[in-house]
Amino acid sequence: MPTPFLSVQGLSKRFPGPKGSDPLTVFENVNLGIEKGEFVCIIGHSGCGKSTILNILAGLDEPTDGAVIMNGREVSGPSLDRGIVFQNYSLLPWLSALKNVTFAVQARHRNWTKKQVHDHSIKYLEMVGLTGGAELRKPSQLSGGMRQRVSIARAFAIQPELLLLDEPFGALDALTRGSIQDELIRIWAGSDQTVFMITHDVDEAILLADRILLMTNGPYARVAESVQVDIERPRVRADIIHHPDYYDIRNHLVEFLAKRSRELAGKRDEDGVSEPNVIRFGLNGPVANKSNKGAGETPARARVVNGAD
Ligand SMILES: Nc1ncnc2c1ncn2[C@@H]1O[C@H](COP(=O)(O)OP(=O)(O)OP(=O)(O)O)[C@@H](O)[C@H]1O
Repeated sequence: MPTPFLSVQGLSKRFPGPKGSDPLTVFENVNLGIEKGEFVCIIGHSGCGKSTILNILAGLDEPTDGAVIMNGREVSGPSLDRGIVFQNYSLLPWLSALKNVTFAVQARHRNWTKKQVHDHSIKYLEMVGLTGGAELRKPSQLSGGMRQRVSIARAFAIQPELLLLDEPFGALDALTRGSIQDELIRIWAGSDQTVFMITHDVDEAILLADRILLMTNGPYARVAESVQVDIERPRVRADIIHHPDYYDIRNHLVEFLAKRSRELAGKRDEDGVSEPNVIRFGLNGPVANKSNKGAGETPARARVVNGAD
């Protein structure tokens, strides 16, 4: 089988314990592949290691064991091929929104003229609806939603092959969140970029993702399942809930978070493979790729469980 665009191989992370106590094994032997252009979300309870995985993919942290291979090359250290958006914007506070973007674009395209850098940056700020003077304001003069738009514009403007999003909408109100989700999906759909996004919101994951990775609780967390979201695009927020698979997928995710993430915690895959079990939904309900695991564990159709995570 050809190697996927992004290949996570035998990834483990241990942190030293405080004052000589046992080290903390956050996750162990994580294996997964992501294809070029895929939009993948990862969900799991707080502390299972999602951000640690994202930081390793970004090259900002190193695994204790294993490797991340992107485009056939091992990831080591940060690169402009990987753009990152954090929940807390991470903008340079002394620069205007525009300059926050031009700064990154200039670093990416060192031989571009000032005009090229400016026009390219404005194009991406326009895409996220930040023009008409707002682009000249500093982060402290912008709302949270506007700051997050700048972060997204900056990340997309450097046209990274891989976009890493760590709960990018976590701090936003529902309305702003919805409009930025729509912008994100529009920009992604018009590119060949690959997205890896952490979220705690199952509805957001179903709206955005091609595939949702589910992590068990830590320590010794693992990516237990890969749930395929085969709902056709473009997906419209108001309509997607009427799709025949929507609540089956949603129930599966909620049930995992409420129950199985805990039950599976610290347990190896029954087959000893340590690769996520692939779950697909269709007219006949969920089908798992290995021994039909998971099929009998899914809640009844249209039963919605609220309040997980
Ligand atoms: N530098 C560090 N030193 C020691 N322990 C760490 C360090 N960074 C993270 N951890 C621990 O690793 C575990 C995983 O942390 P991580 O931030 O990756 O989890 P997460 O799934 O992203 O959580 P959340 O959803 O709350 O952001 C946690 O128990 C955390 O305390």
